[in-house]
Amino acid sequence: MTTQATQDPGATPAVAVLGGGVMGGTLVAALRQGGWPGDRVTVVDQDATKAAALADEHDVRTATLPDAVAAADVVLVAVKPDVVPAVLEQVAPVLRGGALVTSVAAGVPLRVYEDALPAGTPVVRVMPNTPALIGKGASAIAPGRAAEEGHLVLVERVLAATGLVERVAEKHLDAVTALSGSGPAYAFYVVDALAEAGVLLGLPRDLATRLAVATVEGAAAMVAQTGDHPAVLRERVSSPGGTTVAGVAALDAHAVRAGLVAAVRAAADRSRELGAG
Ligand SMILES: NC(=O)C1=CN([C@@H]2O[C@H](COP(=O)(O)OP(=O)(O)OC[C@H]3O[C@@H](n4cnc5c(N)ncnc54)[C@H](OP(=O)(O)O)[C@@H]3O)[C@@H](O)[C@H]2O)C=CC1
Ligand SMILES: O=C(O)[C@@H]1CCC=N1
Repeated sequence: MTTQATQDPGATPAVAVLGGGVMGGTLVAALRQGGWPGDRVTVVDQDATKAAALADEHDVRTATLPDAVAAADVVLVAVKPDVVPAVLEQVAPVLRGGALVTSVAAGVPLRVYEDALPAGTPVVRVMPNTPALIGKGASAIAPGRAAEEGHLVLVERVLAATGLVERVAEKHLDAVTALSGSGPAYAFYVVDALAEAGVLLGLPRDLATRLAVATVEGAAAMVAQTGDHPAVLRERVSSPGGTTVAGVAALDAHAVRAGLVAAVRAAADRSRELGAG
């Protein structure tokens, strides 16, 4: 770990990650996994010990927020949504001309950044998810008014090791947040419930967990690889009068589909609330 941010216009863009929590740490790890040089990544957290631990773990730099931002070509905001305005107040006076500002904060609209930062600052919102840590993430990115093709390409480069990256219009980001941003939690919930059901029926827990994980992983991969509609693939599992239709009927009786739709709608509503401040 080194403790100073530097500026070198000819090198890989310098990235300052503001917030060394779950998502900031995930993105630092992904940058390094993607081959981003450690001396071109600086992590900042209000808890200097946390930032130093992250810097040690990933062999990146740490610095104060003003020093990190002043040296950055890309500022990546990874603090909680309610902290964003205070962080932007600190960023605005020291931001380099032409630097790109990106943020993973749920809900906070582009206009909040554009109003707080110098006129013409390119801003790109990013909604990643935690499987980015293992290169299996799903992210969507949405450009602000001053963000051009080159800025989106740069964000895609930053996210290169995280997995799928989709470009969307900002109006879709609340839905994206609710579906893929929060989505790993729903998937973990399903895997946990399936494994627990196996244990209820007498399977050893480690076996039940392995079977649940492989089943969910295999089913998702099958949708991706075949391109078939999930309902068609579900029909193929369902022999007439067999076990699967009995299981799916129980899911319907417990309104599981409606529950998942309600979960995504509730998360999107919450994303909009976070954006409203
Ligand atoms: N977790 C996830 O799956 C996802 C999160 N996001 C978004 O990522 C953002 C961060 O979430 P997450 O990583 O989960 O949250 P965390 O609380 O884990 O991380 C936020 C970090 O920022 C630190 N922090 C707070 N204020 C400042 C400041 N002024 N300067 C520097 N650092 C500061 C916090 O310190 P302290 O703990 O002391 O407050 C904490 O370490 C949120 O906006 C969220 O919407 C987006 C997609 C997925
Ligand atoms: O729960 C949250 O608010 C964040 C945003 C998406 C995933 N985690």
